[in-house]
Amino acid sequence: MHQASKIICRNLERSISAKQQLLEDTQMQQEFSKAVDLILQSYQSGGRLYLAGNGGSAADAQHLAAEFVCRLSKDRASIPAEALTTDSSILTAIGNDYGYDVVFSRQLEGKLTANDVFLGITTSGNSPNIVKAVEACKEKQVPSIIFTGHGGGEVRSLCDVCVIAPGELTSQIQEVHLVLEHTLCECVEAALFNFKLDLGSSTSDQPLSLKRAA
Ligand SMILES: O=C(CO)[C@@H](O)[C@H](O)[C@H](O)[C@H](O)COP(=O)(O)O
Ligand SMILES: [Zn+2]
Repeated sequence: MHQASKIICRNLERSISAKQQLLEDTQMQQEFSKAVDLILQSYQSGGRLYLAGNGGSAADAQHLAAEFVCRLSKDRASIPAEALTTDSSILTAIGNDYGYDVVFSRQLEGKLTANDVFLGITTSGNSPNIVKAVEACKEKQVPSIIFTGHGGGEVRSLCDVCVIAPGELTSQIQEVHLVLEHTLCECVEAALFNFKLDLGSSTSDQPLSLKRAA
């Protein structure tokens, strides 16, 4: 067997295992539902969603913002969302003049208004710029949601809603985050635009894994 075949099988197994753990974790699913509700409330009150993360999670923040602003899979009006990771002039100026730990909080200080909401994505839960972004939200009395891993890290006790993805490795945690991000957009747009959700076989409150076993 080619080395690459072995590695893809190992990685698929790890990814499935992390997702399986979330499938069985009703408490985390409830926490995720709170994140959906907070974002929905913000949009229904005329607010907007700001997102941030580092590395692969910066890409996630941009990916999700694109889906809100453009679309996920159904045609609808644009939903306002902005990733704080895209303007190289702003990022380099803040990083250079004040430090990388405030690249997101400084932007939030200037942008946040009463009905907004923030989603930070950090696999460790310890990235200082995300911690400071959450603190900036607190200052402005704007709710903050964190998608994280590894038990939640430092942000866990600071944010309003903390969705902790299972997984040992950063990459596994990010793969769970991507499912959460697509689901978040699907739930919010369905509620805002009255889309009928295709729930497949997952129509009850019972986790899919338990239904299969029954
Ligand atoms: O995408 C990956 C690894 O899969 C990396 O770029 C990763 O996102 C970076 O190391 C980040 O700096 C990690 O930050 P965080 O998730 O701990 O906040
Ligand atoms: Zn990556």
